[in-house]
Amino acid sequence: MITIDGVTRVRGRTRVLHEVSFTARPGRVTGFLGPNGAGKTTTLRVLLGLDRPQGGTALIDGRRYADHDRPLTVAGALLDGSGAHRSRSARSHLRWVAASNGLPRSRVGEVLDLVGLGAEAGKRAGRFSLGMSRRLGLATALLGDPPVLILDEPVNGLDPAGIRWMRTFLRDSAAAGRTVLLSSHLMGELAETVDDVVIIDRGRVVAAGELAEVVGGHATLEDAFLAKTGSEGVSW
Ligand SMILES: Nc1ncnc2c1ncn2[C@@H]1O[C@H](COP(=O)(O)OP(=O)(O)OP(=O)(O)O)[C@@H](O)[C@H]1O
Repeated sequence: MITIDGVTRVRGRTRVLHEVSFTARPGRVTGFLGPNGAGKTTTLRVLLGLDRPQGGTALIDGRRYADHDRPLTVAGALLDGSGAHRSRSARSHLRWVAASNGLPRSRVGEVLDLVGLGAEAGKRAGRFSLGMSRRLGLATALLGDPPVLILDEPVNGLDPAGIRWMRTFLRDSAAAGRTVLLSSHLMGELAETVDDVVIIDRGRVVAAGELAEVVGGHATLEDAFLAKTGSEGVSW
């Protein structure tokens, strides 16, 4: 369970998050949606302890991420890139992360299979396509078998097959009971994947709830967003 309560983040003179509050629940995929620059990445960075808020709390299972004894077993995150050094193979990267977090080496083969990279385990990360890099990042996030997954723009840049694979993976993760929180500026792509939606615009949450509730009487999620924010011509 993810609980974000009144998070405010100021950068220089700009308030980039204004008392952001929402929850993401187990067994559900929650889409954190909004245009470029709305504050999605900043919120996820606060949640992972990479950015310090000026106010409010962002908790995973009741504690800040960094306050958990073994964070990788509580939440797995996929932010920019796979995190692997270009010259390392997928397998050696995962072994290194496992060893440095006290996780069993046997888990490396399991996560490679889970993301469909078993046959590419010996290949250097620098030679991976974007889709493969994304899968390696996911494999890393899954090493600790965490009940919570936090993903920043997981489908951005993927081809249709990659998007379909990611969609199925995220749905299966929620069906297995995980809490899945993902950000995206691609509302159309996500409408088929998410159960719950949180829409953020210029640092403020403008809508939150079950997908059907947020779409309401509008034809699409994007129409609902435009109606709620009154913005036209936003850069998606
Ligand atoms: N390192 C930084 N220094 C100063 N301002 C920043 C920094 N990173 C982000 N911002 C500003 O904070 C605001 C929120 O940015 P953020 O990256 O969280 O948005 P986002 O919703 O993730 O956007 P995108 O979809 O483009 O990734 C933006 O106005 C951005 O310009």
